[in-house]
Amino acid sequence: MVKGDNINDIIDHKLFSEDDIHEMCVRLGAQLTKDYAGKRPLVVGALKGAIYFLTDLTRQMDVAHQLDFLDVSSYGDGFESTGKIKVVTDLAADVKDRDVLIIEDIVDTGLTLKFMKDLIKKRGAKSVKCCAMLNKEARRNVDVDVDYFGSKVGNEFVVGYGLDFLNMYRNLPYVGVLKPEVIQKYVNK
Ligand SMILES: O=P(O)(O)OC[C@H]1O[C@H](OP(=O)(O)OP(=O)(O)O)[C@H](O)[C@@H]1O
Ligand code: HPA
Ligand SMILES: [Mg+2]
Repeated sequence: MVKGDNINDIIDHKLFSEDDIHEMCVRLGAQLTKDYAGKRPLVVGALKGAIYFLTDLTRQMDVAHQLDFLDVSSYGDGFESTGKIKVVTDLAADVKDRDVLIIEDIVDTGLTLKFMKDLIKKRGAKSVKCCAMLNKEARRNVDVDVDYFGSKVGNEFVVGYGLDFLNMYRNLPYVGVLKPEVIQKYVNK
């Protein structure tokens, strides 16, 4: 087996436990329940990273809503944004006149969120907001509002609970920081 294939071996330290994430979902779910009461929002999961957070968060929202997914990618398989965003798989729904709530695992440079918000606004949505699990504010290089978030996070590369490295490790039930040697093993190869 290749070193790094066992997910229990790749984490340097845990940042957010399963309980921490559950608390975020309960708190944000209660807020969204209030703010979206009677609006029947279109909840848009940003594939692929948001899926774990989305399924737990929406189950804490006592609000009738519809669900759709948008796959835009900028990181490819790497861990630095390419800066070039493209739609990999578009929404199925028409967003015109809808209150749209984008769910993200993390907002980092902000490029992905800005791209998605601009696209959805351009298509005539009534409102477009975002709820992200993590907000890596220090890395922001475009001006975009993260309307709701679970926690701020520092400038370190995190994995788990949807967040990937090379499209791996999303299934860790918590969020942690990768061991430097795992990154070294793949970078510049
Ligand atoms: O704020 P940014 O610098 O744009 O980075 C944040 C975005 O990058 C990651 O997605 P990625 O494009 O890697 O695709 P994925 O969700 O499939 O992992 C993450 O899930 C966010 O969507
Ligand atoms: O810290 C991160 N981890 C995983 N994916 C990401 N995409 C942007 N930032 C990150
Ligand atoms: Mg993503």
